[in-house]
Amino acid sequence: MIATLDDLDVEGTTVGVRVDVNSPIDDDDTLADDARLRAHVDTLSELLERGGQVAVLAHQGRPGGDDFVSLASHADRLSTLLDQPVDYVDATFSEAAREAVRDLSNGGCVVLENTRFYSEEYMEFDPERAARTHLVEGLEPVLDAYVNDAFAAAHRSQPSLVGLPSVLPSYAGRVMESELDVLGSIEETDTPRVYVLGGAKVSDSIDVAWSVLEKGLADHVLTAGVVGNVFLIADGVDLGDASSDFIYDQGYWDEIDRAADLLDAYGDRIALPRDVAVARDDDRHELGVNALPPGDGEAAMDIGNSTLDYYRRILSDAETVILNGPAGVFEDERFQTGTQELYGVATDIPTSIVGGGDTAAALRTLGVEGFSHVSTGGGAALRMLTAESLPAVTALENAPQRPAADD
Ligand SMILES: Nc1ncnc2c1ncn2[C@@H]1O[C@H](COP(=O)(O)OP(=O)(O)O)[C@@H](O)[C@H]1O
Ligand SMILES: O=C(OP(=O)(O)O)[C@H](O)COP(=O)(O)O
Repeated sequence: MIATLDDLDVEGTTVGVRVDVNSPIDDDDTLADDARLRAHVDTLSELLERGGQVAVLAHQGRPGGDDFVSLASHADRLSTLLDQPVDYVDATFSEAAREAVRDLSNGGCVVLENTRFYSEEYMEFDPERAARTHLVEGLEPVLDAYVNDAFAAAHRSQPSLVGLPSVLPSYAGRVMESELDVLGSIEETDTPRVYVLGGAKVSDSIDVAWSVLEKGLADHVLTAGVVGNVFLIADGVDLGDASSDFIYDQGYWDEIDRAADLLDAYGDRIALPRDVAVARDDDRHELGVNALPPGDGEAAMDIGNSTLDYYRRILSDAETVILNGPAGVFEDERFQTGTQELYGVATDIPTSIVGGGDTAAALRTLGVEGFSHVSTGGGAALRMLTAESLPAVTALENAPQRPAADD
C-alpha cells in the first residue's frame, strides 16, 4: 500500500519532491519543451497551497549528452507555471543546498541542481545502500517528508528515487498515483485488447510482447517503427543495408533472433507491416514488402498505407488499445503519416492508453489528442506493462512510518 498526498499533513512540512522533468533542450542549454514540467504542476501547487515548503529534485539528461544541463531554466519555467517565485540553487546536497531548503518559508519552492551532476545519482543501488549516499545523507536532515512524482524515472534505482524513501516518510505524488492506477490495472480493461509497439526501444518492446502474449493479455500485437523493422527481418524480409546497419549500430541485432522465436510461438497474434516508406528523390515513397529490398541507402522510415489499412481493420474491433512508440521517424514530416493515422484511429477506441516521452511529443506535434491516458513514462511504462515491479514504487511501498494526515 502506497501513501499519497491525502495521507500527508502538509502544513509547515518541508517536502523533497522528486519529479521527472527530463526534457528536450535548445542549443542555448535551456528548456525546449515544458510538457513534463506541466505534468507536475498539480502535485507541486497542491503541496504549496496546503502550506508546505517544497524542494524540487530532478535529473536532466545523461552525463556526456548535449541535454546534460543545469535546471536553471526549468526553475524559471516552473515559476511561470506555478505563478509564484521559484528559487534555484546550483547545489543538490551541499551546505548551500541545505541552506536554501532551510530558508524556505511556508508556500516557498526551490529547485535544486540536476541530481546527475553527482556520479552517485547515475548509478543503481539497492535502497539500503542508496540510503547511505551523499545525496541522501546530505538532504535528509533538512527534509520532513519525501514525495515521488517521477513516474517516468521509477524504473531506476538511484538515490533520489530509492534512497530518500528509505529514510523519510514517503508519499506518491498525483502523477505517480494516476500512472500506477491506470497502468497497474490493464488486466481489468475490456477485450479485445490490442498492443501497438513502435519506436526504437526494441529490447523493451520485445519483452513487453513476450509478456503480454504469454499471459494472454494481448489479443493482437501490432508492430511498427524500428520494432516493426526488426520483426520484418526476423520474418525473412530483406529490408536493405541502411535499415539493417541502423539496427546493428543501435545494438539490436540479437533481438532479431528473439523476434523470430516470438513469431514461432505466437505468430498468429503478431501483425507485421505490409509496406514501408523510404525517402526517394527527397519525397516519401512507399514499397510493399514484396518489392523489398529498397534502393541503395534507402531505409524503412515509416509504415505505409496498406499497413495502415490492415492495422485499422484489426483495431476496428478493439475495446482497449495500448500504444508505445511512434510508427515512424515523425521528426521528418515525410514520415509522420504512420504515427498520425495509427494513433488517430486509436483515439476512437473506448480505452486508449499511450506511453512514451517521444510518443507524447510526437502526438503534440501532430495534434493528435483524445486518449484515455497519456503516460509521462516511456521505459517505466513499458516495464509496468510487463507486470514487473518498479524499484522506486517498491521503495514507496516499503517506506517508513509517517505522521497522520491532518483530516
Ligand atoms: N523506422 C524508424 N527508423 C528509425 N527510427 C525510428 C523509426 N520509427 C521510429 N523511430 C524513432 O523512434 C524514436 C522514438 O522511439 P522511443 O524512444 O522508443 O519512443 P518513446 O520515448 O515514446 O518510448 C523517435 O526518435 C523516432 O524517430
Ligand atoms: O526520459 C526518461 O525516460 P524515457 O526516455 O523512457 O521516457 C526518464 O527521465 C528516465 O531517464 P533515463 O532513461 O536517462 O534514466
